[in-house]
Amino acid sequence: MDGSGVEASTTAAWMERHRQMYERATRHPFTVSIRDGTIDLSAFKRWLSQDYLFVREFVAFVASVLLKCCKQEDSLDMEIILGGVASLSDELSWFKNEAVKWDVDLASVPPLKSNLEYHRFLGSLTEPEISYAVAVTTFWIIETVYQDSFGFCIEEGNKTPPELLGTCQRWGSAEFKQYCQSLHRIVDHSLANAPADAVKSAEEAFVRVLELEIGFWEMSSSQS
Ligand SMILES: Cc1ncc(CN)c(N)n1
Repeated sequence: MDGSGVEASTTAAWMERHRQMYERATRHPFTVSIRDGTIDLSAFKRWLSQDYLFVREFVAFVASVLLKCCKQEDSLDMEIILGGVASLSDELSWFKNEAVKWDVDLASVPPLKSNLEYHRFLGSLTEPEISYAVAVTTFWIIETVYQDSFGFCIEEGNKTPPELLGTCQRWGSAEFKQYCQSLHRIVDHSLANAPADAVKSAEEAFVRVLELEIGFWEMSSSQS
């Protein structure tokens, strides 16, 4: 409880408890170098091709979240999550267009180790025994890391190269922020009604996403 007798949300407590790791995921040298204009373009291209492969895996995960949502007694969140699934079609087209622009051949790129690790994690969460609370929490924090990371690249004082502004807008826009806030409300509501073991698993998934996102930026920076 805070001073006003209002119970603080579970996610707010996690953000506090795991602040350092959240900062490492959302202020990583890779995205900070986009913001300060020192980005190594070969690293950017690596990120682009690896993220395309990531998003292809992400589609199946988000579809599984939608399915779980539809099985809830009140499926009021359905339209927000359906919008998320639909937007991934646009996102894949965006990657293909960017790849042409940057002369990256998406067809010849194998997924790197950290990407494969992330795929395995997403795959494990599509299983039917994973609760909706855990799945939707994972979805929210994955989107939020990108929103916060790329949002920072277009905040005041940025020196982001003009050719990278489109990328930063994609996840840093006010619209994407609103979408993440909607997901956040869904998560808080879902966790408030979830049993303690599901809340614990959701926190573990939250931390795991932060680790995997840090690994993804590292991989993009250095090919590890
Ligand atoms: C690795 C990663 N994390 C998050 C996102 C945002 N959907 C993404 N495209 N790629």
